[in-house]
Amino acid sequence: MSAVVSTEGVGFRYGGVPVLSGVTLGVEAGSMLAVTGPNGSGKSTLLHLLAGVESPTEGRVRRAGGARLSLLPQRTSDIDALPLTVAECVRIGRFRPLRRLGRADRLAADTMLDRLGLADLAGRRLRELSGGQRQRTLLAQALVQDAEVYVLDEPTAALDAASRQRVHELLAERRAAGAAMVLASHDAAESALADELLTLG
Ligand SMILES: Nc1ncnc2c1ncn2[C@@H]1O[C@H](COP(=O)(O)OP(=O)(O)OP(=O)(O)O)[C@@H](O)[C@H]1O
Repeated sequence: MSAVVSTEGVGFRYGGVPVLSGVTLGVEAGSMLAVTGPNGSGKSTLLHLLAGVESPTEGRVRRAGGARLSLLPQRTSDIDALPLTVAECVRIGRFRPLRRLGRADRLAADTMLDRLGLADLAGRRLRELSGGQRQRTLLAQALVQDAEVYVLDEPTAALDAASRQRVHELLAERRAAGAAMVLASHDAAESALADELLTLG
């Protein structure tokens, strides 16, 4: 089977400073790659390259034609300044250009709120959430998207054990439905869920 997302000899520099070099990987439909490594080893940078947020300074990143990608970034403090509720933030995951949200989109968003234990917080503003509630909201926005590839940067870092379990169940369902997954993680138990491990640094 061919990879949904892959890199070939990828390198990246911030200014002149090398952060990544010679990274070659491929993730097939229904499989998961865990990216590990110490702080500053380039995990977030690699995920940004896969998502097209940054372009490599060497090598190439490829995505299968038409494959939609959903990204959960790690640094998202800017979003707190927006006057959004939890429910609105999750529905944004279903937005498509020039198309209104339909019944199926609302249902998907409501189901995701429920699955991540957010239903009671649906009307709350983002800035009024705890760290774990906020993380679950952003995860819900990422996982409610209809994508072939999910790129998740430390998805459960701020979560308690029960929430982490719920997220892992959702990831397993997306994989079983054929999605490719890449996740950055510091947690050995979480990385063990993956088919492949890439250790940076
Ligand atoms: N915008 C930037 N400008 C310059 N250097 C940066 C920038 N963003 C990250 N870096 C540097 O690039 C390196 C890799 O950072 P990155 O965030 O990818 O690491 P990480 O493995 O995800 O770390 P963590 O485990 O702390 O999340 C670090 O040395 C960091 O200081």
